[in-house]
Amino acid sequence: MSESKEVILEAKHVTRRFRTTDGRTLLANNDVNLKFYKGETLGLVGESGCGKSTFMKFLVSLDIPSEGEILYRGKDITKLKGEKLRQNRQHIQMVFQDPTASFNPKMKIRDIICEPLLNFGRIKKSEKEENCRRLLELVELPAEFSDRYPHNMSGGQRQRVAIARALALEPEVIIMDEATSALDVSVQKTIIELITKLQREKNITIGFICHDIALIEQCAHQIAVMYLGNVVEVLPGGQLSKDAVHPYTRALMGSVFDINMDFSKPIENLEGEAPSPLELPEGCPFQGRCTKCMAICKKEAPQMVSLTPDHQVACHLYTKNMQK
Ligand SMILES: Nc1ncnc2c1ncn2[C@@H]1O[C@H](COP(=O)(O)OP(=O)(O)OP(=O)(O)O)[C@@H](O)[C@H]1O
Repeated sequence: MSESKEVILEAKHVTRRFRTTDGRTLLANNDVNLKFYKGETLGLVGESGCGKSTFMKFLVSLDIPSEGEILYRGKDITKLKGEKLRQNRQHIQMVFQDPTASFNPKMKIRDIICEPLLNFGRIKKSEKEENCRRLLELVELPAEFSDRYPHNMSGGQRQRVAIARALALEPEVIIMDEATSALDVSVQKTIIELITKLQREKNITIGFICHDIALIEQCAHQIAVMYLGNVVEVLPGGQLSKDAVHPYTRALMGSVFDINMDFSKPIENLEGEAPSPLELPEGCPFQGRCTKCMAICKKEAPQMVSLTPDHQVACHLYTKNMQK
């Protein structure tokens, strides 16, 4: 039950507007409210451009929202500056989709992995080798890799190095932005298994961004579905096909699941592309693609309502407005 779990990180009313070169406003995140629990994975899923990366950047202090708060252990990290901001980075680390882009190709793996430890004065230069070996072992890579360069490794091995580097500071939270998307399905599976194992051992909280709802279902305790900058449904992972109710979540599932479906609830079709976040319609953001669209959906944006303590949905099919 959510009430007994410890909230580590919380987004409260987070909105992000971008000003375009022609002076218009793009609403990339609209009043996002999410809770990350200790030792659990929150999977954030949605189509390309829905605002997932925009949101996750707030959690690792790479950007600040136009409005709203990001609370880490109750403190608003969007207000941190200077040394306090730097110190906070130790607690929330990130693994990107393409580690090659974030690794210096001229650095050996030992230097890449130990850089955060040296930057925060946690180890001496002379302790690099033993720490690198320890962290390589953690991500199930041979100790000899310490002497290699990133280009002498496979994509999956590089992603393990990125995880080792993220783990080096023993963070409480790791944000993984499409961290397995560039990998083959079989490698993807081994990386997910590794993350799950490390999470169990170290009680880490994970934010897992992905456009693949089937993959998220395998590893997330909690799933948040985002559409055009709005979180439209939050529900427990693992029983998605049975529990999901938002027409968008059902449509996303319909596009990837072909087995184990609960056919008692019809799957909607997801046709066309999401409209531009520059031309958001009044009312529900999903109205233009929703097979269940009603008159009210074109007038009023649905509020988030709780179906159970762990399951919230923003859809007029489930709000009191239906009775109007
Ligand atoms: N710095 C920026 N300036 C202007 N618009 C931006 C900026 N960053 C993101 N956007 C816009 O905000 C919207 C959300 O982008 P975001 O990258 O968060 O989506 P995403 O869900 O992570 O997509 P993808 O899965 O393709 O990475 C998009 O329309 C994008 O073009």
